[in-house]
Amino acid sequence: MNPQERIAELTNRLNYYNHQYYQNSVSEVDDFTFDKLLAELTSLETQHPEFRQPDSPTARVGGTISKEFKTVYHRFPMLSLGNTYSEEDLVEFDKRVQKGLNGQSYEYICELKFDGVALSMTYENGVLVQGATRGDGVRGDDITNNIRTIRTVPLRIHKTDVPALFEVRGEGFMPLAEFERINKEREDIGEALLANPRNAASGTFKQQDSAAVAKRRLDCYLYSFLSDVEVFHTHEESLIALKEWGFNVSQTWRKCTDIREVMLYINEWDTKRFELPLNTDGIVIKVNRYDQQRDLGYTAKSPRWAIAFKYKALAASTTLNGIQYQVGRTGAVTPVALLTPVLLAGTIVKRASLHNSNEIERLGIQLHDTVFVEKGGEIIPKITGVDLNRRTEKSEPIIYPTTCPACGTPLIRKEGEAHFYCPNERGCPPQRQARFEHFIQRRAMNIESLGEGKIELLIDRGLVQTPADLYKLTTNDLLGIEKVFLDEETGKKRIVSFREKTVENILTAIDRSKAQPLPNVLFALGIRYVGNTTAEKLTDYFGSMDAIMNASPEALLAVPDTGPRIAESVVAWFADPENREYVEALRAAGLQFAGEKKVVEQEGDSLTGKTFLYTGTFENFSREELESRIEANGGRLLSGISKKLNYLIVGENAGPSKVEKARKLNVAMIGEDEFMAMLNV
Ligand SMILES: NC(=O)c1ccc[n+]([C@@H]2O[C@H](COP(=O)([O-])OP(=O)(O)OC[C@H]3O[C@@H](n4cnc5c(N)ncnc54)[C@H](O)[C@@H]3O)[C@@H](O)[C@H]2O)c1
Ligand SMILES: [Zn+2]
Repeated sequence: MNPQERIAELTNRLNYYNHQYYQNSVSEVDDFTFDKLLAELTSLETQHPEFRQPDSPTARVGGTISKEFKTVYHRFPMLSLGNTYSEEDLVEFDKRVQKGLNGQSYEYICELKFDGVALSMTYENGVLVQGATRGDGVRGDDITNNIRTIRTVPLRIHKTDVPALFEVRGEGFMPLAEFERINKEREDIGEALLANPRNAASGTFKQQDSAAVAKRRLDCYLYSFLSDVEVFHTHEESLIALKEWGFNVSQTWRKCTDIREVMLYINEWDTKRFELPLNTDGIVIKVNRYDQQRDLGYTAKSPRWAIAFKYKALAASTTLNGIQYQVGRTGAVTPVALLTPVLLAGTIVKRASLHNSNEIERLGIQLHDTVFVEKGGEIIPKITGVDLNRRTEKSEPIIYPTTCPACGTPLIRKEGEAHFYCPNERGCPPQRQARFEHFIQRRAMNIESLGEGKIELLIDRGLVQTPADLYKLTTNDLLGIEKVFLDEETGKKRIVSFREKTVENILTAIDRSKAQPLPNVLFALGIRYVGNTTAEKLTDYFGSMDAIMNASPEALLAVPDTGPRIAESVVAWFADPENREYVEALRAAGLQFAGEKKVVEQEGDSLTGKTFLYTGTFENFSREELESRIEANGGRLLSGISKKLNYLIVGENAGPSKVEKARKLNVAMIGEDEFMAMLNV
């Protein structure tokens, strides 16, 4: 390939990766690969400027704005950072700084490079008035409502000495613990897992419904202050003040007097960064004095007074000794790689996740291969490749099982899904066990004293077949039973036994669980895609288990935020006679089947027969109020724009794509005032 062709190819490829990364929150290649390709393009463009494409990613910030939010212009452009993976480059950077400052002395501030989404927040008279994404660097998306959900971002600053107008910037991120929590919940109800915390954060910030955003506890570390009037003289002063003003500033930054100290900081955080509550992918080095920053200036894409040093993902190579196939609660089979133990980022790794059979194929790995394991932020490391040079005759293809490793039932694969499933929901031991674990969790029936091996023991002894049997247990059944568990990894023994006190506690907890409200009972059933929130919405709408049980797909679709996937899953679950029997057994046990129908008091019927959808925010109504007013007056809320929609109520910051679609389909668009007029109140 000649340079001209290579430049064209790299431009297209990198623009495509940028689009996937910033618009769709998906990484198709890892950052190191991306950065290497970008560096190659930059160098080719320097050698052959005549072949440079007008849309080259080398001179632009990678993101763009989206149509879903109002566009805002940044008062100061939001740029990228030059980056490097090598210490030599840092020395070069330091030389450029030295030269640029004509021999003046200077200091650096080193910070960790947090891996999330750049955010900008504007404060007027101490009040947060705007929050935006970086977008293309000049314009971003107005996501103020979503940023307001971050608890550590002050909505108002309770200090009097703050400038009348200023902007702060920081990295919005999803803490690792939150990422794990969400994925655990998603796994529990059979939802696809979030790929990594960065993409999860980026996807969350782009959601339209800020109530949904608030449920994911995002956070933000601040790392920059901007204003028209000069308030501080150094970056250091600004970090100290921001902290005092109540902003969340990570206390991991350090002032370094020269590049050698910077290197020490880099080495120190190389592995220590894994102890932080979020993912980091490097460190950022900034010249401390603002006047010196101004002297050094900017390129089209990044400041000349700062650079990012990125850590290469920590990798180790080891052998793949076997694969364990785990069966989850919903029957999904997940392959886990069993490895020769290897030291990685300070911990010994013996297992790595492989996600699904597609992943094994994509990586092209075989048993007994030498594989590369990498540690990202996630708790379980992942296999990222195979060392083909070290493949021996011992290597053999991985034959993905066609039957369930736990119960022998032939596995099935549903269309469009990456996982194979064991369909034997009730008989398959791990599924049965997980069904009990789901049932007893706090957010369901809250009988957590039954955890840690106790359920296994009850199942082993044939004391329970379904969770409904828990309600028949007596002291006699339980007292004195015990089992010795052997931990395969540590070889340690653990005895689970039911002594008098334990039995008493458990029976009390089981009895008390009968008071758990209907949404918890509905969630406890373990219907696929029915998480806590959905269970609450269904209960609010139908008011009783019987109404939900007998609801038609159409009726279910009328429940706010309930789409066809959930509706189908609920209908299919209750259509199964064994499930019905199980539900009846729970009813007989005395569980709460009656709930509170959050009936909308009928105000009138002026909207009868009309369908509505809204976009944006309104002066006189919150989102919930608007929805309940529509229903209270006989109208019906739709979940998307279609020909069936009669009115789109357009508020402030309306989503341009919704408006466009409504226009195309000739849907009537009304404002808040017209809507109020329709209510006749
Ligand atoms: N894997 C992919 O497909 C893909 C695609 C596009 C971009 N990327 C990655 O994203 C990078 C480009 O993104 P970019 O332009 O945002 O550059 P960048 O992420 O390398 O650096 C700029 C960003 O760093 C962040 N940052 C974190 N901590 C900071 C701190 N303490 N001080 C200042 N800024 C801090 C800010 O959000 C800032 O916008 C690429 O280098 C690549 O690694 C990956
Ligand atoms: Zn099975």
